[in-house]
Amino acid sequence: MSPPPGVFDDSNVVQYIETSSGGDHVWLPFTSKKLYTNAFIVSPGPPRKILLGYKKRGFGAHLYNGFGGKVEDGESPGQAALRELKEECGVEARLNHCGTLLFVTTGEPEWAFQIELYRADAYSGTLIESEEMRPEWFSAHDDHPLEIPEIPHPSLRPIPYDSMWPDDVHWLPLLLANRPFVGRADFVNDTPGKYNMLRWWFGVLST
Ligand SMILES: COc1nc(N)nc2c1ncn2[C@H]1C[C@H](O)[C@@H](COP(=O)(O)OP(=O)(O)OP(=O)(O)O)O1
Repeated sequence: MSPPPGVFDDSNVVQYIETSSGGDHVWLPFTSKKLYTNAFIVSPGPPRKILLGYKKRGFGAHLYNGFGGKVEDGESPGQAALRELKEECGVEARLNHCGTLLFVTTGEPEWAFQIELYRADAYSGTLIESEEMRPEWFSAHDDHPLEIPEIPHPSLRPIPYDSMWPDDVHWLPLLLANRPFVGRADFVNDTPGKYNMLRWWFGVLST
């Protein structure tokens, strides 16, 4: 499948390898993008582990995710990622950009979420639970969860893909493998609070 509209518009990347795709719905139209961030801390260990946050309120409530939010006026995505990480779990980190994702939902034909993803191997400060997020460490195996069942570390739960956005299982393994990635997922929101993927495409980059 060729990459979906919107994914390579602002990029000079010339080579990519598709890693997963699916769904047969037409790609949803959108006219503008709203910038968001999402940041993950992956501690090399041992045990290798990833920090996720349980979202207590707002969009994506009751799901685990990285730490992030809207890029405010006058901020770069990198600045917003640092601010959101600090606000949502109290820590600072040297974040590296690792991916860009586009999410479009039926009923929101005007705009798409463009999410800039970041990763860090270490952090400074003390982890705190904020009004928005409750941080929690999970086991971060190198194995691809779609191919090899995860063997949980005795003291850490496996990544809770069943309690995450349905797109995450397609790209979080790429973030864990340190492969720069792009992708898009289109969703239908026909039940309050429930988003199902209509069509998706993810790939890794080689520049
Ligand atoms: C639709 O699929 C998504 N998957 C994943 N993994 N993450 C997503 C998806 N859609 C949105 N997100 C991320 C992007 C952001 O990190 C958060 C949403 O940010 P939020 O609405 O919490 O933004 P804030 O600026 O913090 O908002 P408030 O301060 O107004 O609550 O989810």
